[in-house]
Amino acid sequence: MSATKNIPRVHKFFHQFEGITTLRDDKYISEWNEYTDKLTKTPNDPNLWCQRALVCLKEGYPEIALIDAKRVLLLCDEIKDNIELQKISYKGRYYYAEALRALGLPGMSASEYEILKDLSETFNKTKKEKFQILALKLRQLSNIRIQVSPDGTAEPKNELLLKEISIRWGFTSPIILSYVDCGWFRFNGQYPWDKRPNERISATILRELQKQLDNASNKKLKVVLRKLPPDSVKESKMTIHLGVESIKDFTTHEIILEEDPFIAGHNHFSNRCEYCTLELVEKPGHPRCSVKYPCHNSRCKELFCNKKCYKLAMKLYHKRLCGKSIDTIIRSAQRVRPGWNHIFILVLKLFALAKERDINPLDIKEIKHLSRQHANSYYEGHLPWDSEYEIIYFEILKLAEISLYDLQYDFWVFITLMAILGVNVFSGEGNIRDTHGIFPLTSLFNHSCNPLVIHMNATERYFRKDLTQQFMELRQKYQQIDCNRFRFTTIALQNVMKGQEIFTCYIDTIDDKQQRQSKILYTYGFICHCDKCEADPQCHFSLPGAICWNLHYYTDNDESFLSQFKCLNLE
Ligand SMILES: C[S@@+](CC[C@H](N)C(=O)[O-])C[C@H]1O[C@@H](n2cnc3c(N)ncnc32)[C@H](O)[C@@H]1O
Repeated sequence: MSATKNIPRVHKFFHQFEGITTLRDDKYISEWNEYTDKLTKTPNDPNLWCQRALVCLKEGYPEIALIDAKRVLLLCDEIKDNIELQKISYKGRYYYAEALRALGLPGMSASEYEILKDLSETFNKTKKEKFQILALKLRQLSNIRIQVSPDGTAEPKNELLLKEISIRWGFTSPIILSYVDCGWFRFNGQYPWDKRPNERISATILRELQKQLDNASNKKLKVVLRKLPPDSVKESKMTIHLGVESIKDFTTHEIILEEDPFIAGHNHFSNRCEYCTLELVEKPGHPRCSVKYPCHNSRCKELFCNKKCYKLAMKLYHKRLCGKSIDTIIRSAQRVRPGWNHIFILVLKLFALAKERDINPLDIKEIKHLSRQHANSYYEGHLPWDSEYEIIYFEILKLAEISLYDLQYDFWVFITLMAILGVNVFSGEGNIRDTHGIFPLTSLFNHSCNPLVIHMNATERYFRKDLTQQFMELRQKYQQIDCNRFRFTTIALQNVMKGQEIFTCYIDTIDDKQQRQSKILYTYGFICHCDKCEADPQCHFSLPGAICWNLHYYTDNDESFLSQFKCLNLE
């Protein structure tokens, strides 16, 4: 990766808070644990949330600080005429502003600092002046901030700007800029207080998974532990992974695994079954759609394809969500990434289900083992931050009737769950963004561009011309037995020997090596070293040359950055 001499890369990654560089050296984690313990006993204490927000800022978790600070503001707002609470509330706002700044949302941060500079005695004159200067700088920065359109296509203005930056700072390969209104936060799939990633490869979980695999594969498959080459998972410490091996020989086209989705969801752009996502129509007669079966609650807008799906949804999550509108989530999700509502809909369902079971969503036994390795390698250990996350998280809690102060459903759980889903959901029927499902066992297969197996289902998503006959038979069989329409079937593409690791392909095999590797790295966070990639003389995909993380960091210590930036011809 080519970094420039002019810009020390490391400087870009760290945020300064009151002279403290947030190095993530776990110095403050014991304090975080202490406050969290106390908060389980007194969840409505704004002072404790305020202290925890500060600790998160110091340790370098602004995304967690942001929500803690928001809790402070909400709790203090309830009792307006208490001077002590007012002071805590001002501090909360300060941490909120600082968290927004660290996340790379200068405009929103400026608004908070503008409010703060006019606030009372809690802050001395020097501090208020500091707020005023900061507000001004952040506002300026927000006005000149680089933005790219949400789908990543560079507009002519951005093209020009990128060229300027490349020349000025000597970058030789492409630069990634954030989405409109997006920032960045560092995340490697695991918060330091979360010990679950170790449990997911424990003997108990493996035994449990094996039992389920025995059932779904008719004792043909075995779950195994795999050590991944460290260079294929650059930003993650989690190098021990799960995978699947054959217990016996298979012949070509043999069915080796059948699985129904644990939870599925659709984008709500068309009428689909809320449980299995099958497309719905008004009248009977359509060969592949079902007639609408409305929810029994006349105030609920959700539809199902039959009573069975309705009952299954009720049993898992629908009872809690029945009759409630998800419009706010859809609206916000559309702003984050148009067309991609499904991750949030799935998170909503998982939160509702966890609340029904009174557990942390990460402890849902069906998904507890899923991998957390995700796309962050592409962004040097960061994920894009969108301000809508805050709104969506609050709305999910509201819809699932979960208190904002209930630590089982804390914000870090939401972030972790989104990362887990990012690499573990499969598209189903319709356009690629229409329907998605979580298949806990099918998710165990690792990737190879030269796969041994392929997924088929009764829809056309995984249809391949050379497998037309198998596909038609499968569709007919599934219609006859009236099983879940999103059932996934994994079949062997060639003869497989007992003891071989079974690989599937996560992407389109017709792409060339660089396209495949870039897609894999971008979505799944690893560099593919499969036989096909290694045998191909085309070079390995290389990471983008530079990523402009939260550009405003430069202003902290580098006044010249802002002026340089301003001189760039944006018109
Ligand atoms: C759907 S999961 C597959 C099961 C996963 N190995 C586990 O431990 O649960 C996808 C994740 O597995 C890892 N993975 C799958 N195939 C891989 C490969 N060929 N090389 C490196 N990592 C791989 C990546 O971290 C990816 O994000």
